[in-house]
This record gives sequence, C-alpha cells and structure tokens, in this order.
Amino acid sequence: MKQKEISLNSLLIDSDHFLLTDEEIGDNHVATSIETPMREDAFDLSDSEKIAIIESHFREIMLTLGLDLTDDSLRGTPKRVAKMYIEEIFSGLNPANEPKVALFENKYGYYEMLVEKNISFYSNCEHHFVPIVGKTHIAYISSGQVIGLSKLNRIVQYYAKRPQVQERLTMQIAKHLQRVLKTDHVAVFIDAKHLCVSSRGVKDEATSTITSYYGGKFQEDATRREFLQSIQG
Ligand SMILES: Nc1nc2c(ncn2[C@@H]2O[C@H](COP(=O)(O)OP(=O)(O)OP(=O)(O)O)[C@@H](O)[C@H]2O)c(=O)[nH]1
Ligand SMILES: [Zn+2]
Repeated sequence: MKQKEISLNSLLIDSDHFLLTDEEIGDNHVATSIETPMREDAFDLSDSEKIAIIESHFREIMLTLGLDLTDDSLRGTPKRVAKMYIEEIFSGLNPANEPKVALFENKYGYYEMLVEKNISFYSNCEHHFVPIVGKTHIAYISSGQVIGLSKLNRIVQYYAKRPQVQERLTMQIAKHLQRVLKTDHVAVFIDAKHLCVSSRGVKDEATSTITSYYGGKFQEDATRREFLQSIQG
C-alpha cells in the first residue's frame, strides 16, 4: 500500500497505521471502514498524543450526530471524553498502570482461605462501549506469601479499566493473582450488569451475568462450597 496522509482536523495520520484500502480513503474525509486489527504505533504514542487523536475523532462523531460544538456545554466534550478514556476508564490498557503489589511473608502461618468480597468495579463492554457494573469476589490460599488486601481491589480495577468481556476479565484477574501469589489456589467470582443488555438492545433490566474461576484446591467441592458460602448475602 502506498503512503498517504489523511487530514483530520489538522492532525496528520499516516494511513498505513490504519491499513486502509485506497478506496476507503477519501480525499478529505476519514474513511468509515477500518480493516486493520491494530494501529501499529499504538504502543509508541504518549498519553497526550492519544488524547489528541481520540479528541479529534470524537469531535467528528459529535459533528456527525448534528451537535453544535460552539455550544459552551459541548465545546469541551471531545477533549473530556478523550481524557476520560486515557486517564480513567481505559487506563488499564497502559501496562505502566499495572498496580504494584505489596507481598508479605506469611509469618502468621495462615493457610486457610482469604476472601475479599464485594469488590465494586465499573468496566465497559467491548462490543458497545457502554458500562458493565458489578462486584468481584476473590479468594486465595497462601503458598507462603500474603498480599496487601487493597491490592486485590486494585488488580480488579486495573483489568476492569479496559474494553472488556466478562469472561476475559475473570480470567485475567485469576491468572494475575496466581502469578504474583505463586499459587494455583485462587478463586474469582464476578456478578455484573451489562448496560448493553439492560439499557438498550434486549432491554432486560433484571438480568445479571455470573462468571467464575476455580483453581487448585478450589476445584474441590468442599473448598469451593466454603468460598461460595462466604460470598453469599
Ligand atoms: N459473552 C459475552 N457477551 C457479551 C458481553 N458483553 C456483551 N456481550 C454480548 O455481545 C453480543 C454482541 O452481539 P451483536 O449481535 O454483535 O450485537 P447487537 O446487534 O448489538 O446485539 P443485541 O445486544 O442483542 O442487540 C450481545 O449479545 C451482547 O449481549 C460479555 O461480557 N460476554
Ligand atoms: Zn455490550
């Protein structure tokens, strides 16, 4: 594909990063269909470069919706949305934001399960980019180290702050805990409402989605039952 540049509100973007076909690239407008699975330089961009790009695209979305960007309430919205994406709701896409975990030697000889329940989180569905709101319950059995309690919440928040599906969120939390705690004995249980199911589409307000992961001793009935009993209510 030959090099082309498309003008996007004074922001020049190398079209090869989008891998658009020539037909898809209009002379002075942004193509509506993007074939590439990834923007190749996404991991090289600084946060402020990402904010500028998203701001510019979001401005196009608002203009396309017929909104008046001279309105003082709307004028700052493209920048607000872009900052919110990068600094808040999708900050978990940046590996630099992975939480530092505080690990302590298990000098106490505590080898029962530890349950951290009702970890509230907000995520966003990767299919519709609308919120997922839920609670995560985590348990683990130490293999020699214990983790600072708040770090369990932080690990949930880190993975929640990405465009997600609940199955992946569940597995990412579980595998991260198994890695840092050096144990298979980890359980993760998520109960969440997807606004793409409740507020649009099928519009079922009552539905929530449960996913779970049981590793190591949590695959045994008695251990799993103890965990499930402790998160009830
Ligand atoms: N497995 C799974 N599906 C999800 C999750 N979040 C949203 N979805 C579903 O993703 C699917 C996307 O289906 P599509 O048919 O492409 O989208 P749509 O036309 O908007 O579908 P409706 O939501 O049924 O109106 C929907 O069924 C959503 O309910 C999730 O975390 N896990
Ligand atoms: Zn969705």
